[in-house]
Amino acid sequence: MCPATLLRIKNLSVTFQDGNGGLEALDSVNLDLPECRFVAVLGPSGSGKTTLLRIIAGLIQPTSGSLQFNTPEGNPPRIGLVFQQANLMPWRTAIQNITLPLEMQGISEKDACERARGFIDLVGLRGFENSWPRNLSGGMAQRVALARALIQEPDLLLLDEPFGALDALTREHMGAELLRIWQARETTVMMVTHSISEALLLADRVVVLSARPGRLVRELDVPFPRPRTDEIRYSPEFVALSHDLRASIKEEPEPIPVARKPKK
Ligand SMILES: Nc1ncnc2c1ncn2[C@@H]1O[C@H](COP(=O)(O)OP(=O)(O)OP(=O)(O)O)[C@@H](O)[C@H]1O
Repeated sequence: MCPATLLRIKNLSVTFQDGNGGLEALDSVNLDLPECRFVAVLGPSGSGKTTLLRIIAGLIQPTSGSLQFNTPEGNPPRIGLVFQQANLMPWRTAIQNITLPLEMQGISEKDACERARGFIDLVGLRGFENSWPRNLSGGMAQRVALARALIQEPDLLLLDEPFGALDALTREHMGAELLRIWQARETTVMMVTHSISEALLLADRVVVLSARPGRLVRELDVPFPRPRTDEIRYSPEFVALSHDLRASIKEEPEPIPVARKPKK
């Protein structure tokens, strides 16, 4: 069952203390994350997309504002994270990387391996369980990272440019794979991407942040029915929405810090 809202973000602002009077990264962001939905976050470089994800993951504290998770019995949310780099442990095989979070929870290696089998199948890694990270392609390493996040049965899966380091064709393929996996798991997903077409192809809702300090400037419910295939990229509606979103993302360069005269 999917209640309406998994996470309500209210008036979220973040200022980093950088020794120059503070750097405002996010300004008064209000956002609802609907449960079981796929939300993509777009915005110019430096608009605070990663900062937003890190706050939701509990890795940093906001300067002001609040986050309210709607989890069963008010339990702390389980959050899975996948970054641009897979960050695998090079001394552990693919399956040992996937089981790591369970082992850290005290689950025996045998039980963890049994649970991992289903996720290995889900992400398409059967036959590569015992491969070392150095022998995996970038796409396969990201599959391991996805399985490692999913095995924790997260309430929310946060993806920060998960395919940004892959070549264009592998990236497209991984996008389709992610759709398949998401549909199979019914997990709530929030994904940061620089790719407008990736956002439109994958997400139910696209949110756009302004140039720094990031403010929410656009929320778009993607109108394309599911299941979606790559073909929708070529439809006039897709092309029109891509142009429309591009106009919302004004790439403004970050202000160059003014050199201050040394005090005498
Ligand atoms: N720990 C930190 N301390 C100081 N400033 C930070 C810190 N983390 C991020 N920033 C600054 O906050 C702003 C937002 O950064 P963030 O990485 O969230 O943007 P982004 O939209 O994800 O950028 P990109 O698309 O380039 O990855 C940037 O100006 C960045 O330099």
